[in-house]
Amino acid sequence: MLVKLFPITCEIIKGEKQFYYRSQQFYEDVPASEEGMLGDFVEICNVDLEASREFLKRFVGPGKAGTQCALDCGSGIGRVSKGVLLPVFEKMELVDMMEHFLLHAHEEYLGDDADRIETYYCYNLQDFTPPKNKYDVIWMQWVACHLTDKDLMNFLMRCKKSLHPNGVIIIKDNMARQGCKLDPIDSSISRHLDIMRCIIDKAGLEVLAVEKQEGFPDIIMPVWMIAIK
Ligand SMILES: C[S@@+](CC[C@H](N)C(=O)[O-])C[C@H]1O[C@@H](n2cnc3c(N)ncnc32)[C@H](O)[C@@H]1O
Repeated sequence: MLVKLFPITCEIIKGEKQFYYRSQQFYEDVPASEEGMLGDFVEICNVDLEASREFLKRFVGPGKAGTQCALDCGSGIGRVSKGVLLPVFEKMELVDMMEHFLLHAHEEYLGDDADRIETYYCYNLQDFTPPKNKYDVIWMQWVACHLTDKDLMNFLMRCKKSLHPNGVIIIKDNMARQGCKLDPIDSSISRHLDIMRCIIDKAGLEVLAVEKQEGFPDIIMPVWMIAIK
């Protein structure tokens, strides 16, 4: 009997190495700018950041997550760090696989706020183990889609160990209207919300809240925010 633990992406991706290689190649040519981070939909930037700030507020404060330190995963140039996280957290860390994005964040994009970035990790998330018991919030925006189901599940398990008590993980990503959808250009996979829930559950975590991003143009795939503890 053949039992596959992660049948959906197994079948769609057809070769993990190629999947990761293609996204590496794709981002090498992406400019270190807001346009680059948003795939030319730069007009959605403010609506996106505003909804994220509102969503984050629900999980931070007395009796909830603290405000000492956050981790921005797949941070790119630090667009989310700058617009959502740095106004709330004292210190931050960024992790992204592309060095030119992190350099731009540090040298230009984050301005004086760069002084509050403790560490920039130039790592693939699938190979990255965040430090233990360190973060109040771990933010993953438009990067869960670049991991296979198995790597995402394992990464979430490692994130769990790196959260403070009351800490939360927030995933914000494109969610397929049904099943899984592979974009072969940037090697990203959009999953239906139920598939995301299943991966989160397998990682031993619990969904605290989900919210759909409103105000994006109809041609963009639905984007959801998921808070996890
Ligand atoms: C669409 S951009 C989003 C950037 C940022 N989160 C934002 O919302 O502005 C995706 C980012 O994920 C990074 N990325 C893609 N795959 C990754 C991986 N396997 N490990 C680490 N970073 C990855 C890319 O380098 C890029 O900076």
